[in-house]
Amino acid sequence: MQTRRVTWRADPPQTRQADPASTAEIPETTRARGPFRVLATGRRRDMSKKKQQVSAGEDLYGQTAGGIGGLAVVFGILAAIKDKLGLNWPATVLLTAGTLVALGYGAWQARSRLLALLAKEPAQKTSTAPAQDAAAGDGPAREEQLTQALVASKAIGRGQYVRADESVVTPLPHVLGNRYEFKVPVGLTYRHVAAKAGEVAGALGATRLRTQVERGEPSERDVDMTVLAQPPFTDPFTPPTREMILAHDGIPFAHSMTGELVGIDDFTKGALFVAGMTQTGKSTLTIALITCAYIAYGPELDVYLIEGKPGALVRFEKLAVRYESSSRTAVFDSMVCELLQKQQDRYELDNEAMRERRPKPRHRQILFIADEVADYYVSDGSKEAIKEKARLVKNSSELVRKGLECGITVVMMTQRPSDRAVPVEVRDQFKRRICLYVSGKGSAQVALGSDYFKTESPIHPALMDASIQGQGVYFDGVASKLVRGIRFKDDFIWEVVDDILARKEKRIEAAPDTPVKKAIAIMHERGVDFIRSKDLGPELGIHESNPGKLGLELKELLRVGPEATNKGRGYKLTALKQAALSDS
Ligand SMILES: Nc1ncnc2c1ncn2[C@@H]1O[C@H](COP(=O)(O)OP(=O)(O)OP(=O)(O)O)[C@@H](O)[C@H]1O
Repeated sequence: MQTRRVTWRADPPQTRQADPASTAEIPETTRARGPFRVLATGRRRDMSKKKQQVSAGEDLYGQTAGGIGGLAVVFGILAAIKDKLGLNWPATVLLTAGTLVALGYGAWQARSRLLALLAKEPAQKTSTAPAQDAAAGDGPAREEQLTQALVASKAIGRGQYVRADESVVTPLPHVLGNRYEFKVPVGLTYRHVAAKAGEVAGALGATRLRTQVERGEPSERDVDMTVLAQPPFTDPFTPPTREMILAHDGIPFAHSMTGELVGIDDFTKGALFVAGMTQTGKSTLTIALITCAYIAYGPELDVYLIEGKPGALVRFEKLAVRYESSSRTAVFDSMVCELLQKQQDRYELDNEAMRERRPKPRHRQILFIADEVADYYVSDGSKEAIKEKARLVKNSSELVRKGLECGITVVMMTQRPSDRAVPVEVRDQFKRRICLYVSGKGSAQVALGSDYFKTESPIHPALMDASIQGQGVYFDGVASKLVRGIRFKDDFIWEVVDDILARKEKRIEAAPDTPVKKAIAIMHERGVDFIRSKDLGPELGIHESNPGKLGLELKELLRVGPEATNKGRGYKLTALKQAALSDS
């Protein structure tokens, strides 16, 4: 993206002073100090020399007359005091002088106290020296538009200002608006501006939704502020190409309001909670995340998906290690338990490596995505159901919290961001949250966290235009930004799915010959995607009639156990391929 960087500098004082025609517009303070003062007083001096000589005699006469008048008045006052108090002349003079001195001292004391009180005002208000200097033409030039907006919004103090040589404005491409990069005065940080984002937006003639304030570089004083010329996402951004996704530092899933890619920088650092009313764009955004994750990780990514009924996620059914379309708690619970077991296995492998002084093994990245999770936490209120729910809440919270450490990232979605729908114990484990359009503050707090509105520069999701689907607030635990989920064309998604499928097949083909690979070949020959243990056993040389023993022997040979399905105990092709990939 090519942008033109323009430095906003007020005209340097020299340039302005070189234009005598503008004298009338120069404030009195400026004229009184710089070369303007020389020009003005020079002219006055020539014109008034004669006047000064004529008026000198008149001044002397006037001052003498005034002196005589003053003496007469003082003598009169003293005579009146002497007469009233019946004192002699020396006593009257001494008493009057003493009273005047006492009154003068009292006035001095009162003035000192008043000055001391004023000196205790906040630093923001008292640090006016540089501003006065600048206004007077001695300090660095000020950036007027920003200064006025920041002072009016109380982001900086009255006497403070933004220096012109410390501010840059960059017009955004496609006339989207402007990006302001500037330093706030010493003693303040970008947070002072972020906390007043709405007011600053207003002062610049924009809305809060069109304004984004972030920390700039290199210091806390640096502000990076974007102000859009029109409502965000008025025009859609083009979805990124495969190359752009690979070049992005992380896994993208959305565009920022200026069209940059926004994503999870590292899957190992945060689970994601996505909430928003129905048809607001949760699935579209999540599909973008899965697509980009596959592009970034390739066949190294293991995806587990569950949704109430076959819907948006079914696109990835063939690629997923496990895909379920069920709103039954038991199914969700079984997935959580399976992943907790994986988590436990990975911990043990890590500990073993540690004990043997080997480097920690690299685990395949797991992405677990559950749509409409609220459905899985319902309970009919019976004693048993309450107990089951408590267990599920504990297990799923643990998976979200601890999964990250061993490469398991959880994404949960809900269209019911109400306090009771998804238990708070589970919600609290999510560091990253996205709230698409919701109508109330309560829902926003459920989606983004109860303390969200006390954070740096919160954006109220209800302010978003509900007609722009996919728009949401992304909160990474520290700061929020307005984003819009990427909407990939179906063709692009299918291309990615086919590419990963082909790469997985190649990897399995290239893997060493193992019993798992033999089992896969048998299933391919038979053209089935499920095989019962009792059919697979003899093919692999296990002739055991006891189903329990057969299962155990198969597990030992294949290093993956059979599953109980409605077709009996046996192996799914996807599970075996997964096992083959893990071995490769
Ligand atoms: N970023 C986007 N750009 C354009 N259209 C979008 C975007 N995100 C979502 N949409 C459109 O909005 C509609 C709803 O999207 P989606 O199915 O993702 O919403 P949802 O919140 O998952 O809905 P539900 O909760 O009912 O499952 C779809 O028609 C989708 O194409």
